[in-house]
Amino acid sequence: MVEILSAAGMRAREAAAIAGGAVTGLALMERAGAEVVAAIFEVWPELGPDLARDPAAEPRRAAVLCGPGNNGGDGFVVARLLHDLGWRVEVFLLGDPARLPPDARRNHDLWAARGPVRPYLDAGAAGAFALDPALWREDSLLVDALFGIGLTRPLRAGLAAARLSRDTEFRLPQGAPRGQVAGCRVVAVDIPSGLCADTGRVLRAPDLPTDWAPFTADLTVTFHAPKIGHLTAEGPAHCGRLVVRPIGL
Ligand SMILES: NC(=O)C1=CN([C@@H]2O[C@H](COP(=O)(O)OP(=O)(O)OC[C@H]3O[C@@H](n4cnc5c(N)ncnc54)[C@H](O)[C@@H]3O)[C@@H](O)[C@H]2O)[C@H](O)CC1
Ligand SMILES: [K+]
Repeated sequence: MVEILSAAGMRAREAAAIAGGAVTGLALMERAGAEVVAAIFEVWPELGPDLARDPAAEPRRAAVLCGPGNNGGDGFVVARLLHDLGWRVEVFLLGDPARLPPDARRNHDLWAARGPVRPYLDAGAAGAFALDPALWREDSLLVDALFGIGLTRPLRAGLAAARLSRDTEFRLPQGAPRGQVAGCRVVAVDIPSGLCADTGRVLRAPDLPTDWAPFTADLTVTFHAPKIGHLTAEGPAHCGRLVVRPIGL
């Protein structure tokens, strides 16, 4: 029987493992990030680790969108691992690094030793992400690590949310393969950002345009067990292929 968890149920599992001394939060985050990367190469073997590729070939590109919590922390791990495999990675942070939780901050700093952390709000304007489809081939990745199971409040129409909807506006014309944003493949870390992990509903505040939607991911990588929100309401439509990976809980 497949176990399906609520956000609280997942937190309880993580807290029990950490409290019991079996593992640290930082180790869980590292495992989560590593499992996202492993799942990417398992689902898309053609993107296989670049170290084996022709060094003269144009490196593969990834844009990683990190949010203000530990979902963002997972994103920093994914960015570091792809970079260390030879990918050209750009990282955008929604929020203030100084306010990141400790494990996410640690992974922010490990990434920052490898490359810049750019303000997410510049993402849509910087031209380096989504705005110039020519920069993004179908073997490029967009990693959504903005919000995970900790999205507790409806998303407001703050610039950040609007930027997220702008990014979704840059999807290829109708009929393009699912999740194609400016030619790249979308990977959601844990759950597409904006979805409630307990209901599968999009958490929109009244001032957020009703047509705002989370990314339609090509691949969603979640940890330990599927969450209710992956399987209900708007969850399935946004998750794309759902892969559940163990993180040793
Ligand atoms: N040990 C662990 O907990 C592990 C967690 N993993 C990953 O962490 C996330 C859960 O992280 P958490 O910090 O609890 O929450 P999120 O990162 O999902 O986001 C919460 C973050 O966002 C803020 N927030 C909530 N609602 C809103 C809103 N409407 N507008 C703006 N900001 C909002 C909130 O204040 C927090 O700052 C989990 O999904 C995993 O990806 C690891 O994978 C394993 C270890
Ligand atoms: K996410």
